[in-house]
Amino acid sequence: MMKDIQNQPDFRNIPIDKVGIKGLKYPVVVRDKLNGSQSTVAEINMYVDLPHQCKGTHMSRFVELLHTVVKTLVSLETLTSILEDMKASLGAKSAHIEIFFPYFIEKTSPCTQSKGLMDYNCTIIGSSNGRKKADIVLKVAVPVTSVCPCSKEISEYGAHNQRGEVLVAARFHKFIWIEDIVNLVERAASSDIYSVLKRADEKYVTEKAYDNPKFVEDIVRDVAKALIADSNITWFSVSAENFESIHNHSAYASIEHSRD
Ligand SMILES: Nc1nc2c(ncn2[C@@H]2O[C@H](COP(=O)(O)OP(=O)(O)OP(=O)(O)O)[C@@H](O)[C@H]2O)c(=O)[nH]1
Repeated sequence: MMKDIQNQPDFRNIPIDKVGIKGLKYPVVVRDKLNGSQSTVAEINMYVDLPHQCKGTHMSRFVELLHTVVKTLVSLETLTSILEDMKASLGAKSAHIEIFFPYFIEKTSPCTQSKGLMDYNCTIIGSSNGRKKADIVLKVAVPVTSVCPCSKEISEYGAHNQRGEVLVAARFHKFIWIEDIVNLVERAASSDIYSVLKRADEKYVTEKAYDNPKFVEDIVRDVAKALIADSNITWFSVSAENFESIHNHSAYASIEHSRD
């Protein structure tokens, strides 16, 4: 009979906050506003707490549980139930799941209507400690173009411009579409970016960005204004990082806002 080491007692009297599996790659299905659902590949972390008297958690059970829900994993209902199942199956008080995945949106270029897929790095973080309903946070990283207002104002010609990344994290009443967060952020930048741009498109986005200079402060304020206007959002943080083309460092700004 094989000894169950994980089930042995521990006498150091030190509980563990999070123990489990990290970096498990698994195919997942996420909700897609246009097509209903989208299959992608996620990297998943799953943790529970471990009481001081237990030697080890039962790691095989995390993947067993995941495997039973992977087809419908990324929905509020499924996330809530897997967190509950993790606590029940592993005798834990708290459970955490982090799902990192690229989400693809088909974009049409502004002049020639050329189509291509843009990828957006998303994260869903779920945690439950039994006191209240599961806490779910959606994070979306949106790459954008920014043109510097100061550089444009003081230069005889041109203005330094660069790619930037806007990161929005949000809590909500009802699940929010990734597409809506992306659109809202892209409207706040000097210009959004595309995978396919023909010359006519390139001219358009170059001139559009130049006509719409934005500091990192402008971007985070415009995104925050739009998120505050959405009553479904109960909490958010937004940060903008411009990978400055004239410095070897970034410009950065962030805002956190809670409705209650
Ligand atoms: N707790 C713990 N488990 C580990 C560690 N390293 C490997 N393992 C896992 O231990 C697992 C096997 O233990 P359990 O999950 O309890 O397997 P089991 O006892 O056959 O299954 P159950 O009857 O469900 O407990 C393997 O999947 C290993 O990946 C570690 O550092 N800590």
